[in-house]
Amino acid sequence: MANARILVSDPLAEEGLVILKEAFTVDVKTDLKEDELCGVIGEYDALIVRSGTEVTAKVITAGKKLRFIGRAGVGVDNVDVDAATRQGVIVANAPEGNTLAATEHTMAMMLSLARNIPQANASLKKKEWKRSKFMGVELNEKTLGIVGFGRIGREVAKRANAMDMKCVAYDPFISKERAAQLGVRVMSLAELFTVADVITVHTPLIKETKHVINAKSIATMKDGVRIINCARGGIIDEAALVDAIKSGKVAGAALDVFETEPPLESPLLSLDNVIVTPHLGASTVEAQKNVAIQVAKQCVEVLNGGSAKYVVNAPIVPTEHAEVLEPFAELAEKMGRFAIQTVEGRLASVECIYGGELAAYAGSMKFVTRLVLKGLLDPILQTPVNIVNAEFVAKERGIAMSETVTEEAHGFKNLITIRVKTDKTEETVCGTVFVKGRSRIVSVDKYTMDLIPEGYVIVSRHLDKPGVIGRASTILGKCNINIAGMQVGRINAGEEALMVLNVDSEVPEDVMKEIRSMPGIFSATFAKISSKKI
Ligand SMILES: NC(=O)c1ccc[n+]([C@@H]2O[C@H](COP(=O)([O-])OP(=O)(O)OC[C@H]3O[C@@H](n4cnc5c(N)ncnc54)[C@H](O)[C@@H]3O)[C@@H](O)[C@H]2O)c1
Ligand SMILES: O=C(O)[C@H](O)COP(=O)(O)O
Repeated sequence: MANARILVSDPLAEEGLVILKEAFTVDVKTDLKEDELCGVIGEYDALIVRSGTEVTAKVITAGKKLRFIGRAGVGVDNVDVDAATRQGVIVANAPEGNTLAATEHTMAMMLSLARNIPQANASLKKKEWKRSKFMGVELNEKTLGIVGFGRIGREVAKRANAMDMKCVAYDPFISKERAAQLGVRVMSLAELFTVADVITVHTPLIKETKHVINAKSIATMKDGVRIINCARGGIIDEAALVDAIKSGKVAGAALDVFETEPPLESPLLSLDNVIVTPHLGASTVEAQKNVAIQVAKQCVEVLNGGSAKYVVNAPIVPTEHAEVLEPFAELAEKMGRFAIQTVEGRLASVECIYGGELAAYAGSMKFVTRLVLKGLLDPILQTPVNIVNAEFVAKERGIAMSETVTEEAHGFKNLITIRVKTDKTEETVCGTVFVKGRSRIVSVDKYTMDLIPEGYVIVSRHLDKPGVIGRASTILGKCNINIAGMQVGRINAGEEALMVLNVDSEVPEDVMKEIRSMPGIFSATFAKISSKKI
């Protein structure tokens, strides 16, 4: 996409900007209000943000050309991912680049909180020498409760363990064994609240984590507990925290993130035992370089027609599966394109069955199914359909989907079967990949084929008797349409047969009509199996 334009609406490290500018035209416009962003976004193919830009549904709708939204960081709670998905816009983040920066910030906050460092620093700079006022506590042997044991939670645990703290964690998606390897005991959230001396949260802000620290949960905590939030504002109910600090139940809090940012009106700012930083968790030279490069590379890939590594609104495929599944995904999309053009009626359901060696990749086949859907829907809809919105578009149109994985491959090493039902009929197409770059459609309904899924094809159902194929060829010859290959399948001689002709050019509708009107032809359709939109 040679003329693509990218808008960067938050500060991005130079290393990322260089990558973007080498490939495309880049504008950096920061501090835009929603309306200002809506006013300009229509000109851009991609938008790169950090946490400072709210990418609302309104912005996304105004971004008529948008194909990619990149978040140079982890949290995508400032992006309306559902709106992007509906519009087929890829949303990707850079989840690994700032892990250590946020971890080290958490450790700095925890130590500062224990030893009153910010308060003591401010006091001395006011020319005071108050040693007893800033008596601290040791972290050694204290219990650290980690809520959310992902990338940052785990790195925090490693460092806290090195300081001889006892680490316990709550995360519904982590196994006890995995945590135990890091010397961390997994427990329920309720138990964690009762045993921890210090609690640090490292989850995303989602429905389940909103206000997880609230008046009720604080009441169950140890008296004098200390609380840290370097994850997302909103995980802690700030009003409840203010009350608990004022009452002395909570001895102190260290906050890098807030329910409203900047939190200039927040009562938290006037409490002595609350220490705060202005969302600095990811603000290190190293982290900013990492996330900027990660997101810029993904943006360039996507705008050049490739895929992004950390897409948050498409099925996640482990890297080792992605390479193996690539030719299957390509075949699946072509099979979808073939099926939709050769079947009659309104699409009602699609069944995808993955057989043989594909059974080993069961967890990743959703990715291939999305490409089947893309192949089926993209040729018939005005809205662009892609891997991001394919499932959404199908659901919106009431098209039922199912996906099955089986060891059975009917004599092939691998087999993709797609069964398409419409309001009028049903068609089953099977395909296989022999070696990378060599795939075939091996059957259409009950007829065996060896069809290269490429270019232009005519699919006809006809009576198996002498002269029918010859007459169809004559019509094409007369119109200067070259036949590159031919497949004929039949079950019993003299009955219905299926013919698939690979032709070198498009077949005009009047020529198709002439073929359909021939005696002995029951139906004939023309299909393009290229990956371009039809
Ligand atoms: N302050 C900053 O500048 C800064 C910098 C980086 C990351 N962050 C934020 O830190 C948070 C964690 O980042 P990460 O990179 O570790 O993410 P991650 O995805 O690696 O980890 C998040 C963990 O939370 C767990 N989780 C999900 N729902 C949960 C629930 N209901 N209860 C408990 N745990 C739950 C997940 O299973 C996962 O293990 C994110 O909110 C991110 O946006 C903030
Ligand atoms: O989720 C993140 O990556 C952090 O909150 C960092 O946000 P920032 O990019 O605005 O510093």
